[in-house]
Amino acid sequence: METIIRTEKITKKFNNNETVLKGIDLSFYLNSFNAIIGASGSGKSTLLNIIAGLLRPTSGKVFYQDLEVTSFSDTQLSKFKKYKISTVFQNYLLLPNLTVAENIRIGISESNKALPFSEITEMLGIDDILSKFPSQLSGGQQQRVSIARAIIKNPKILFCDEATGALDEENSIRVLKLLHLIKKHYGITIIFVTHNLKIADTAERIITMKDGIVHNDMWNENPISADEIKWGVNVDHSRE
Ligand SMILES: Nc1ncnc2c1ncn2[C@@H]1O[C@H](COP(=O)(O)OP(=O)(O)OP(=O)(O)O)[C@@H](O)[C@H]1O
Repeated sequence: METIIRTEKITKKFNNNETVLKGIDLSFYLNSFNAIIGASGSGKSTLLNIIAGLLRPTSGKVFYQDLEVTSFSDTQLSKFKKYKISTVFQNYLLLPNLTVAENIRIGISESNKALPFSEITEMLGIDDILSKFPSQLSGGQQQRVSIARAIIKNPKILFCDEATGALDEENSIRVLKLLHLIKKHYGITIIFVTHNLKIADTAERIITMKDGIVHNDMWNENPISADEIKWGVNVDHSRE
């Protein structure tokens, strides 16, 4: 398995002196679907943001292939964020004054090898809403547009932080199925932070954070398909 990105002894302390990450060593492999779970406050989003180059660690290193991201200059870091990775968050972050098509084209402008526009919009089921504005769309549609914008630039890694967090079950499943399809079709490595253990069960690897450390890291021998998710009453890990 080829490593695409890895961390070495990552720590993070915020101004209030709380040590949120206490030495994280993780390697992520090319073309893999990884879920990061754990109770609220365990450090999942902080870790994701550090690996994605959105936040600097207090100590430790992040390597993208053989390049040390944590020693990049601001220019190198912005190139890394522009060309190598993409992010999808719970709030879709679409530009309200641009149409769906224009929002997606922002992704193309961040790429020198964009994927075919109509292939992506058809795959995500948004080819019939291209001239609409975000305010005219449902949450599920907006999230599919934000995924289209994120992947059309053909990133090596897609970071998702609670990407289905604001969606109902039907739309969560649809988005999740699309993310698995994208991984398979384009070989994009997916790192997905979630509270939802059912969603994590579809991943090939499940990493559990607890109090700033990796509490468990396991390969999921029998990932379930998104179609098979049985939504239970309590899928919120934060309450455990
Ligand atoms: N910018 C910040 N300044 C100060 N403390 C922060 C900051 N960001 C996060 N924290 C703290 O770091 C800890 C971990 O936060 P983080 O968001 O990484 O956890 P999480 O596991 O993703 O939680 P959740 O599932 O609720 O999103 C929390 O105690 C949080 O209050």
